[in-house]
Amino acid sequence: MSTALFIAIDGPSGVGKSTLTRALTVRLGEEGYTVHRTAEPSDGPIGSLARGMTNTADGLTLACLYAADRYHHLAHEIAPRLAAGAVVITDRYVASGLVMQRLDGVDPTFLSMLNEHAQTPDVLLALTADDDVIRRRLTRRGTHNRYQDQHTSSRDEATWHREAADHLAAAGAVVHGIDTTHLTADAVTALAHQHVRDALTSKEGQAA
Ligand SMILES: Nc1ncnc2c1ncn2[C@@H]1O[C@H](COP(=O)(O)OP(=O)(O)O)[C@@H](O)[C@H]1O
Ligand SMILES: Cc1cn([C@H]2C[C@H](O)[C@@H](COP(=O)(O)OP(=O)(O)O)O2)c(=O)[nH]c1=O
Repeated sequence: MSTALFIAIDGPSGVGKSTLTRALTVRLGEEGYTVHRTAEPSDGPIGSLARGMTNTADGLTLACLYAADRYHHLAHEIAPRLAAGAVVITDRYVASGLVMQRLDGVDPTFLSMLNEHAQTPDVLLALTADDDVIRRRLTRRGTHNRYQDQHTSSRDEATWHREAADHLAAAGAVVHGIDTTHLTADAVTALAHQHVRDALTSKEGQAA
């Protein structure tokens, strides 16, 4: 089936974004949709650079690098797939750009401006979980970089993700907050899948 839909999955490190992105991709694929799974930082040259510098560069440098990666990712990977009628699911997108470098002290107005021209996703699945649950999940999985090690920043990260979700809702995204604290990964997938099916049905209705 070819119904273009742009889905962003965002939220704090360890909340379950990658797990959900993978599961949703499988489930929609089984239903016959053409699905493209991707993530930010992207696998492209700017994304690789940003990932490699996350532990060493200052916030302003990272904000610009991650925003540049986002625009490149959109132009070279996301937009062409949407134009071909695919469902595109990205693990992290603008919300991460508005939140993560704020943890490094970058002015949120500057971050909004940097991300202003990034296409708004049709659907944002904004994952949340209680702080202690996120810590446990990160410990079990293992951390990869300094943000995931900073226990003191996780409350700010959660609060700023809520603000970022409001920002994207105002820009036209359909936002679904999913509190994963007491949900298994399968239950999170089932909820997210229902939201995505609703969005696909609405798009298919508009196209008919
Ligand atoms: N709903 C859930 N309940 C319990 N554990 C989960 C849930 N979702 C993900 N996990 C586990 O938590 C850890 C972090 O999940 P991950 O998807 O890597 O998070 P993120 O991509 O948001 O950093 C992984 O070990 C994963 O298996
Ligand atoms: C997209 C994006 C990611 N990042 C960082 C946050 C993460 O620490 C890292 C991605 O690492 P990754 O291991 O993919 O994510 P997670 O923490 O969700 O498991 O990139 C930014 O700092 N700014 C951004 O705009």
